[in-house]
Amino acid sequence: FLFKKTKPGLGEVGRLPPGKTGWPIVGESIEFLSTGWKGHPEKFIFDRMSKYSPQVFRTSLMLEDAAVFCGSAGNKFLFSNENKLVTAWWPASVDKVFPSSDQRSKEEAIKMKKLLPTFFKPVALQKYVGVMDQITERHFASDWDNNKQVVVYPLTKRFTFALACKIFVSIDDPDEVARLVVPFESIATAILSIPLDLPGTGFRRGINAANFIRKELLAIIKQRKIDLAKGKASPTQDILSHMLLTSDENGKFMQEYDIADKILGLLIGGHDTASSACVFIVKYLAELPEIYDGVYKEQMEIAESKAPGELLNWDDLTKMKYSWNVACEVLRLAPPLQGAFREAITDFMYSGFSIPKGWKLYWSANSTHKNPKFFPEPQKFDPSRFEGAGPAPFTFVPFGGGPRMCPGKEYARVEILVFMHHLVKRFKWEKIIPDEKIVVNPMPCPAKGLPIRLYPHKA
Ligand code: HEM
Repeated sequence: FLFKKTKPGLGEVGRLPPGKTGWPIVGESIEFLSTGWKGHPEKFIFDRMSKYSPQVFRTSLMLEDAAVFCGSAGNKFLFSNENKLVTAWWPASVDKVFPSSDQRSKEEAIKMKKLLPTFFKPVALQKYVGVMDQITERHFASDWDNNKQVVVYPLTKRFTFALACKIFVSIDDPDEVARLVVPFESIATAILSIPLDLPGTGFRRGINAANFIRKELLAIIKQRKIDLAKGKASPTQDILSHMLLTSDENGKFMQEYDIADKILGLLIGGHDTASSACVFIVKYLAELPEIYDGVYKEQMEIAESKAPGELLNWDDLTKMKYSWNVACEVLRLAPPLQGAFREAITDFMYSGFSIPKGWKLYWSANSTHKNPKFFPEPQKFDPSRFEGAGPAPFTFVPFGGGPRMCPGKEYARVEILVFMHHLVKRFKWEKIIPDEKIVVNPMPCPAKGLPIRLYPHKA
């Protein structure tokens, strides 16, 4: 359990964090994943926090030596030491599906980091609220209205995907969206599978799907360049135009291949997370009538203040305070991302333990979200936790924190609120399977996709 620093001049000996490394090769990956498959991803974390240390414990995940940093102090440490002591790290499967996430495109990644906040900051997003409202209206009209029952999860996936296609690349045609959505499912599965690139494996299907979508996106990018030059496309119509027209400080533009890859990453990162959040909003509102009533009241006041056909705008969103508190409570109890990895870029000490360079470090939303120390009665659904000053710093982290905090956070907030508006304005509903199991693989979702019975409001 002792770790000898090997670099010349750093001969000190430190104690590694307590914990066990599990089975040869797979380590504790199976236990880590299987608590999620059984619907309790926090169990892996809490069992080890109580057995070894509430601050940090050692394990072995995704074929790597790893340490899990726990509590708000662990989150704060990892979020605040980006590029000082730690850097982002993704499992090998992600690097293989997105080859440009390797060293070759470090420069592009930095460019992307600067570019995204400009597009996703509130002032830029404001002009897309009306478009989001229109797409959401269309989604509910085609997929929900006139149905007595629906299975929610496939619908929320179609919703967030259609919205992303429109806002990121102006793909509007439902047939075109439907053609792209199928390969996307294979990519999402491949990203967190064992990276076995053999014919017939899910991993190979994911790589093929990513290549297919990249080719489609490249064709769209080439056409867009022509349309922009001819004045047939607008420089502000979507994120694609924004990427094509934004140069770095040396006047250099992003390359087509990198733009395709980044949009692919945004489509993947954006739609599965938000669709998981939306399905849990439907679930909790079905289970908690008094919470539903609060959201309904708020949304109807906004709906009734609008002229016929008038679209939602930014001001309306700022009035949806209770609805957003409800959404935050959903994100606390069912965070779409359970956590993420970093890599130690140097040897360092944390909480009295040595962390060797190269170790993979994991922060977990659940180590605070479901911890009674930070959220009393953690299983209780209580949106008032988000009133006033809200939760203590680094305890509520569904979007991460620090320099790598989710750049799509505001976009997600808008799409979730617009979704809630259309949902409660139209329906009340009840779950068809009252005790439907939850599976976390890797996003949480109800095992049968959440079938519900819809009760449209009388006109
Ligand atoms: C409810 C919805 C969402 C949740 C819960 C969520 C959560 C997260 C989290 C926790 C991270 C940080 C991972 C880390 O620490 O390494 C992250 C990163 C990221 N998210 Fe989101 N996200 C959501 C929606 C979106 C959307 C809509 C987009 C795109 C429009 C997006 C794009 C990204 C990207 C590009 C990153 C990587 C940032 C980086 O590595 O610097 N996310 N997201």
